[in-house]
Amino acid sequence: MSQTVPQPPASPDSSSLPALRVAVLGAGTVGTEVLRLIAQQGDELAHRIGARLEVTGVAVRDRTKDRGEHVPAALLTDDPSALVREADLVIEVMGGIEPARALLLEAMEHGASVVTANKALLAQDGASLYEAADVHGVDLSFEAAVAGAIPLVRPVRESLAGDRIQRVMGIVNGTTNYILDAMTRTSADFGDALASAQELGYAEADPTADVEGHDAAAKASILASLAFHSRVRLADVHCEGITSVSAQDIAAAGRMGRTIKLLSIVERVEEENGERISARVYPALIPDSHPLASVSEAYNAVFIEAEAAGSLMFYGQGAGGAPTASAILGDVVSAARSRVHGGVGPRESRYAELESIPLEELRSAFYISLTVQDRPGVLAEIAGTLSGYGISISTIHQELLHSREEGSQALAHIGISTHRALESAMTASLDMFSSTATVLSIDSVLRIEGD
Ligand SMILES: NC(=O)C1=CN([C@@H]2O[C@H](COP(=O)(O)OP(=O)(O)OC[C@H]3O[C@@H](n4cnc5c(N)ncnc54)[C@H](O)[C@@H]3O)[C@@H](O)[C@H]2O)C=CC1
Ligand SMILES: N[C@@H](CC=O)C(=O)O
Ligand code: NA
Repeated sequence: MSQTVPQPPASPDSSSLPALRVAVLGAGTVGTEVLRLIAQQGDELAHRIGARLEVTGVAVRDRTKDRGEHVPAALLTDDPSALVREADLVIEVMGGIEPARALLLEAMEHGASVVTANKALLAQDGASLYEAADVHGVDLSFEAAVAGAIPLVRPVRESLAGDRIQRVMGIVNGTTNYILDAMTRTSADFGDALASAQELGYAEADPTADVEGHDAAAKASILASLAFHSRVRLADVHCEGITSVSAQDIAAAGRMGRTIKLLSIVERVEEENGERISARVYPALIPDSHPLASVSEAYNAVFIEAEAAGSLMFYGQGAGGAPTASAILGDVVSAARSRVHGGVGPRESRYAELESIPLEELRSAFYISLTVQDRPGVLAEIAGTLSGYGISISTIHQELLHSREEGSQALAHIGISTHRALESAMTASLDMFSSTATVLSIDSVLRIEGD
């Protein structure tokens, strides 16, 4: 018996709708997916917007390279400047600071709204982009710049604009989460895991930005600026990456019932004379039972605490071509609707201008690991140094590395977790350890979060 397979209804023809000229800058991992979605969903998008998205050109470096069926060679150009001057909407997915910045400014000057995924540029010079959008009355949207497909920029910028956000904490870099997850679950080598994240299209063109935490710091600066209605500069974000996280750290975390994740944290710090804000990125040990501990591969997850809303949780694909293109298309539809129906999206809100608190004034719980001489009194000496700076120990794990033999001293490895202490106190203790013969090396210093 033959069965009729139900077919999706054909999208209504949109050819009678007016056209909006769309310029696409860059046709790499994200750009090709943006073009695929526009090609495959063109009619539906047109009806949602009330106008067709007509791609007038795609700026690339190499016009001879084949980029698949959705990037027709006829649209490729190596003159991005001419392209943006004639556009209603510009989608910037080329990355980097220049020429992206100059092209976006030129586009806005000529009346185009812009959609960008470029967190590095927004964190470095969001001010001039916001200013240009304001002066020229166009939209500047960047949902894809933070946590890929996850709607996060819009909730912070718009849905929570009536609330008071206290804290945003989460995993906002897919590449490093992919690497740490592979190192934790399959004992993968750092370099192999990074190569595979690059192959999957998660990493930045220069993956140093991912592994050194700069990408997560750029996202933290964007989130903090939006959440606290201030301009939080990239330089205000304390940034540590994952390059020094070792297999030993991951094993030690496991013994303690914890997982290492690269966290971005932005929060208000209430003080006697008012409040300041803290923005920081570092790898931290979180309890295995914490919801962020089970975020795997290139997924991202973010918690927001707001005064009236309480706790909110956002989860999804934080990197990759199609997920990022989804966020871009959301912005494109929104900016295109503004064109069709009039009006512009939200402007920059930075009336608060809150100051940033230096890291050394914050309090954190720590995990430190040291290679020490194995002799009586060493533990007491280390505990004494820590307590001298007001740091109290929560757990100690000691392991003999090798026993005393002819011509060599006995060495032990000590892993210490502490209660919350001032960052400056930990820095002073570590300086003290560096200057004693008892401690041969400081192997790791990681924060403990999420308890
Ligand atoms: N790949 C991802 O998962 C995500 C990427 N992003 C951001 O999206 C942007 C693009 O990322 P990808 O597509 O992954 O990068 P990609 O390196 O795969 O693609 C960039 C494209 O832009 C072109 N390009 C670069 N400079 C150019 C220039 N001066 N003139 C003409 N073309 C130029 C390159 O040739 C390449 O085709 C970046 O800002 C990145 O930070 C944001 C979220 C996720
Ligand atoms: N390189 C970034 C891409 C998305 O923003 C990441 O790994 O998260
Ligand atoms: Na997003």
